[in-house]
Amino acid sequence: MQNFLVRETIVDLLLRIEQDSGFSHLLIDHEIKSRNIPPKDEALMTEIVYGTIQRKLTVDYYLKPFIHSAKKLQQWVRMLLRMSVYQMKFLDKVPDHAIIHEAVEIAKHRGHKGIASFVNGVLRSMQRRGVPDTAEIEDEAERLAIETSHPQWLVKRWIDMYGYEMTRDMCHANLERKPASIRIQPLKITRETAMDELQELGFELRKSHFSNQGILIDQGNILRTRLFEQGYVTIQDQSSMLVTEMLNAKPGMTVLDACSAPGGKVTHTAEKMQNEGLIAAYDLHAKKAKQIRKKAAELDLTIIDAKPGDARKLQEQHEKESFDRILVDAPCTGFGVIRGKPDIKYHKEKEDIDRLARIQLDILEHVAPLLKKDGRLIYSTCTVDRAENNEVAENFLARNPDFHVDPDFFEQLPAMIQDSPGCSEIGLQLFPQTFSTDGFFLTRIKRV
Ligand SMILES: C[S@@+](CC[C@H](N)C(=O)[O-])C[C@H]1O[C@@H](n2cnc3c(N)ncnc32)[C@H](O)[C@@H]1O
Repeated sequence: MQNFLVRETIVDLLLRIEQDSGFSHLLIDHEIKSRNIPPKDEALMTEIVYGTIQRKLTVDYYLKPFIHSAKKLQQWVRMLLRMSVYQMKFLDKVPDHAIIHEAVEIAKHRGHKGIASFVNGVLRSMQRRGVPDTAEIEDEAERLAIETSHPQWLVKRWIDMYGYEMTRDMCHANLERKPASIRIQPLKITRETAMDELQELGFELRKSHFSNQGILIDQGNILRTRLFEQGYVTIQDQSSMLVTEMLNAKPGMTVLDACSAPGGKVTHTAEKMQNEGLIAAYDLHAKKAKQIRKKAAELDLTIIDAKPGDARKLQEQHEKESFDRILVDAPCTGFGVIRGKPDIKYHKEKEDIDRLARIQLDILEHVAPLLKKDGRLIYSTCTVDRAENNEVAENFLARNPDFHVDPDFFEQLPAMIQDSPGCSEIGLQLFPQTFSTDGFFLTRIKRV
């Protein structure tokens, strides 16, 4: 495919992502598959799309002095400029003159000569005069927000919660790539055998310390391997694996996963139970329950009974005190997975945090009566925010005196995590910068 066409496809994608918030990764994957883009272009395209979204606010700051009437700018022209500036400032792969030439060609093809000359003028002026220096921004929260392309309200909120240094490191970590992380299906293959097979294919690998089923991939594409295609391994972040490790479900137990799609943790739990026992898995919509059944089938796991259902109404389906283990991996803002889904940071607002915290507490309150005495419940989210994490758990415990944080939880965490900065009396907050995982919160609650 010609460079020109790849770049024009990127403009289309950026436009759709801007309009259709929250689905960048799904859209990109779908688009690349449906357009039969060759692997060489696929990698570059993915890099430019993700990078442009990831750096959007920084790029807009760079562009500001060169665009006098930003309001009149058509959206596709804005995307074209963003994509070009991203490449000029953050990628070394293509020389500036080639980037500008392609941008001008796209502008001519999609618009007219006038737009082409505008695009040419903006990019050439920027090349000549240089971009504004962020070091001149006096307020440190504002500077950090612009340099790392996060909304200011969020950076300020994180500074209030976790301090400036933690926030700075988290914002920078959100711009980096993390190693791919996979989980072996232990009923089909051992970690050693899987690692041997992948290493023979040229993969660079490490064992995860979070789960004895986890492998980190520093080099290699797992999607194109026999092990992935035949369900010997599945893709999952280490932090998610830790959730199931800490749930500690045993063969023969009865387990509830109240919010289980797309099925990462529930399939891991079935593996831990050696496919013996029963797992009732729910998610809101029938389509999502189907997704879980599909994933379970791919991994040859038969003890998962996946159905649509609202976690807040499960008392209609199940007797009180009927589960040994319950997982509430709650819907959340997702601020812990910004690296993989960068548009999340622009589309969530403070109101979303408050709304979700209410839902999280509501789910916990309705699901907890289903836990047997001496049973364990894990509450987890893939976000970094006290209101959705620590405070939801604290509120739940304050209102339900027969539940408390399991004192064994902390001892059973992997040794390297026990003293990590996010460990508190209420649970564990993983930050993306500490172990290069997603940002995640988890705690284990015991019924007494
Ligand atoms: C963080 S995801 C769960 C991820 C899943 N545990 C995994 O490991 O693959 C949260 C899920 O909760 C579901 N959800 C949201 N509200 C719900 C509710 N009231 N009852 C059940 N599921 C709900 C969402 O559809 C979403 O799939």
